[in-house]
Amino acid sequence: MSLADFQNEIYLNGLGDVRPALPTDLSRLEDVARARLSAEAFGYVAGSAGSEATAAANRAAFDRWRIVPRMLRDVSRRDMSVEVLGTRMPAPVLVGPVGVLSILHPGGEPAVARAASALGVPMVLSSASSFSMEEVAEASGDGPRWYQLYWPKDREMAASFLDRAEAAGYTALVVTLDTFTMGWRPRDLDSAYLPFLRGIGVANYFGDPVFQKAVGGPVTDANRDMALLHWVANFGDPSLTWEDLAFVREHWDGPIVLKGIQHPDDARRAVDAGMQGVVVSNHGGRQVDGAVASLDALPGIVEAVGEQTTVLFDSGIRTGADVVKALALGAKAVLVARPYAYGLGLAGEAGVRHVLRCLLAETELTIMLAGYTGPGELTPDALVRV
Ligand SMILES: Cc1cc2nc3c(=O)[nH]c(=O)nc-3n(C[C@H](O)[C@H](O)[C@H](O)COP(=O)(O)O)c2cc1C
Ligand SMILES: O=C(O)C(=O)c1ccccc1
Repeated sequence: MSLADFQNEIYLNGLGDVRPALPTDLSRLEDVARARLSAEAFGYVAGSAGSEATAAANRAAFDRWRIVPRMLRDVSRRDMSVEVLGTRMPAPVLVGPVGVLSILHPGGEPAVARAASALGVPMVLSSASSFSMEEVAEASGDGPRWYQLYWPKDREMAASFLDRAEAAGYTALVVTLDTFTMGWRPRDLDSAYLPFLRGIGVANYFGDPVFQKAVGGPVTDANRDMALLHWVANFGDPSLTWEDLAFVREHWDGPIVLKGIQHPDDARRAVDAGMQGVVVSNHGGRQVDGAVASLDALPGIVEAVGEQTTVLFDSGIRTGADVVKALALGAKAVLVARPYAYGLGLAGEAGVRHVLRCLLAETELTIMLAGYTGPGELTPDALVRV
């Protein structure tokens, strides 16, 4: 079945006056979520750093590029599938790492894993998940899955995370570099809301043998506060340099991708360090307010390393048109993040499925109606800058 058949299904449901429970314009999900989710959880997900200028810039950058449709090119046979770092996927879209998902829905990351797995869409699981990586792996079953590392200060614990992830069947590693400490996030500061301090998003840590050794045994009510403080002190390591990448290289056999790259020179250094890819990302504007829009950083990075390495993209993906623009500017695939988090918060597993099906269907329709038969045909020629 073509991904775009989802559109027919929705139209045909109209025969019985059955309408989708959530909007099919995924850029509207944030408004629906604002109205229906708890203020704290919504603020945590929707919020960004500082004045949120970079979050706004991420979206504005997409609007400066427009697709130029081409006609009469026989697009009857299409193939949206791609292989990225050894992982086959139905379209160039991955479920990006989002931590603490149980603040949105009790089903948390396992619900996301089931929705993604049912469609064959790879999931990148966050280190800061509310369920352990082993539990999420079980929910994902034989679905493709990658693991995102927040590199803790304690090297022995970092190694333990990597061993566990490999044992649980995660096949590629995404090392996030831009969040060794939390950015200045006024929405959360103003509501004094940090999920971790309430014990959410620490499952991988509290269940880890090395972490437990450090806090004197399994985490119970008696040592819980101490364990949370240990988590805070250990979460990230601001002293890391490019030389340290040898450590992850040594402890991970599969492909490694560096997430948070925004400068072509950093992308070159990733290649020099033996990494297999980069995610051009500014963390959705949640870290450095005033930073360059991620889409504006993409072309220069593709020019610098696009031939040598796998360039992925996130920060601002909301619709199929956004996916097409990022691919045309040289990304091999994109990561979707906030939209599926809203889907989860609004309707659990079914909400995530809705978001992924809409995004995949709209991407295929956009590629097809623009005159292309697959993502590999997209080049900057498909766009015009306005
Ligand atoms: C609530 C929330 C939690 C996130 N948690 C993580 C995380 O644990 N690890 C990570 O690498 N990125 C995390 N991110 C960043 C996303 O992976 C992604 O880079 C960002 O959301 C992209 O911006 P967009 O959602 O606006 O498109 C998080 C983002 C949000 C919104
Ligand atoms: O909130 C975030 O953006 C994020 O990346 C994060 C960091 C630590 C724990 C959970 C999420």
